[in-house]
Amino acid sequence: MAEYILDISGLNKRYGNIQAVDNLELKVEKGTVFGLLGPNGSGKSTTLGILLGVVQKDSGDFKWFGEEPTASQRRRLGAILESPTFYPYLSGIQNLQIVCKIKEVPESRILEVLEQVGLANRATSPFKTYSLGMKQRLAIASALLSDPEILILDEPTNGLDPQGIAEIRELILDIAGQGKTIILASHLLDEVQKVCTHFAVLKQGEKIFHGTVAESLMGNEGVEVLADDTESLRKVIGTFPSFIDMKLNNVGRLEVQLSKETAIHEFHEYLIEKGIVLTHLAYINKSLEKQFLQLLSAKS
Ligand SMILES: Nc1ncnc2c1ncn2[C@@H]1O[C@H](COP(=O)(O)OP(=O)(O)OP(=O)(O)O)[C@@H](O)[C@H]1O
Repeated sequence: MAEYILDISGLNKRYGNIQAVDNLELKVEKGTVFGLLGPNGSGKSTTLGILLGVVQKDSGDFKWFGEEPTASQRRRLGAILESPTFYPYLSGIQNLQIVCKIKEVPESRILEVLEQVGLANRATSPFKTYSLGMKQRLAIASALLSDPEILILDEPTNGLDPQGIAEIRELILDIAGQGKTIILASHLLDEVQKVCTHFAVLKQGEKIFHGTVAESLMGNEGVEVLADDTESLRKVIGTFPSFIDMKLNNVGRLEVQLSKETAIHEFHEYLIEKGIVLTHLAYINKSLEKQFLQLLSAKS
């Protein structure tokens, strides 16, 4: 049976006339990378704030490790809610020494966590010389100092360039590989698609979807084709019996939607019979983006 590390029921938070969290029900399984996905203002940060005891809930309950929240339990959680403040002139090590004192964690952990986040070679450089990605990795190192069972991250790749995003993604997967549960809030579908195992979608504080990433990505969205003569290709595709729709994409290929039961080899054979030779044929993989946008518009 699944072991739930977090169980939220009927959680509510209102700011004036804004319902930031609306009767939220959510369970997170141990060992998963859980993405809390939603557009700006959908209540992700407020939810994480409540779960970490820094925002007061109006009503509802949540349990960490199957128990009512307590201060000692919170020590089992490592979190970065907003960019932590580090001292710019102090090195990575010196900054983490301060965190160790505050968290009452032995300093012997420092080199271990710096190694883990790939900052060991810059451990003695002043924080102000770090790139944005390195600063974020130091923040994650800081959250890992107490060796928490759960790591909670709010928009961990915000403001980073593609390389920085990829580094953080690798790091999250690496930490998850060590058996830790990770809960991350994000408005980036790609991020959730690439690192999360499970996700929930929030809209105006309300949960509108909850499921696994693998199931959401199952199947395909159609095929992408290319031939030397695009106009003839278009005409012939339009006569294929299970044709639904097609459009030219940004790289000049035709994206074709066929009815679900269509076998792609039949489609290909049909084109050959009609004298069309394809120079490219590929499945279009499902993305969370399309489904996310459909979910959001369906519930508006
Ligand atoms: N302290 C506050 N006072 C008043 N309104 C607030 C406060 N904090 C959040 N809100 C409002 O509550 C709603 C949810 O905000 P929240 O920051 O939780 O969303 P979010 O999904 O994390 O958004 P973002 O991705 O922009 O951080 C928003 O409408 C926001 O304006």
